Amino acid sequence: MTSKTDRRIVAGNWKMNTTPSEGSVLAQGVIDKVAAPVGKVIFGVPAIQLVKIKQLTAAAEGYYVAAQNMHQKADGAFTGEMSAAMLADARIDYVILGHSERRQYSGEDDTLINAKIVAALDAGIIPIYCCGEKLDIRESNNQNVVVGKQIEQALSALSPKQMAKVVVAYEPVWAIGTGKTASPQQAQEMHAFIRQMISDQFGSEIANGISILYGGSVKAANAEELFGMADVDGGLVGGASLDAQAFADIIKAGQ
Ligand SMILES: O=C[C@H](O)COP(=O)(O)O
Repeated sequence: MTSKTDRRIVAGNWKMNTTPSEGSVLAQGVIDKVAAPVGKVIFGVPAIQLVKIKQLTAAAEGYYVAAQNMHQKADGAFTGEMSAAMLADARIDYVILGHSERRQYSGEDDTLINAKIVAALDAGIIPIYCCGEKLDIRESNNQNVVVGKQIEQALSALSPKQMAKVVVAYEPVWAIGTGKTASPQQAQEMHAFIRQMISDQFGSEIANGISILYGGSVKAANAEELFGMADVDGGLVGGASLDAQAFADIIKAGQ
């Protein structure tokens, strides 16, 4: 049976921050501070840094690299885009898909995100699927309806074998970059709900093996309590992943 430690992942999403020079210093700084992380640590880096950060992490056990987006088509006239095959050839391990910033600024919806998830899995890249509700939805207590629909549309067409590979990140939009964190209880409730949905659809073995990460103003000060919840397997960290010491402290939280 998969344990909570087996599911542990701390991923940093650098978003559109750090130049290639700064990114290398940041990644190396984290590796130097946490030589043998418990679970997996992922750097989600800007496209231009993928190859370099992959080389830098190659000898560092427990460290992986994620792209922040990817196109759903195999190839073609899509200027500015990057395919799953390109990521696979560069040995990139993960791709963040469905982040709320891509939903907001690039109009991505769960039908498109589903196509991207399937393309990533077909190429051997692990998708980190992001879902989460906006503030008005939380205030009207409709978060389970909205997140449930996101999960259903983006993940339900997958085979159990495909689903077993997916990482889910619950990121309440109202907590992203706002300094407002979901309480450990709010995070736990939603993570348990997501795991139950996956269990209903794909079976309990798959649901118990999947990593469900929390994202939204995770810091060293709140990571231990959040990661200590039964269904919170780690975090997808934005702002605090840009500081080597802060991110190292989050990686070590609760260990
Ligand atoms: O992908 C990461 C999330 O958007 C969280 O960002 P944040 O930690 O800056 O709130």
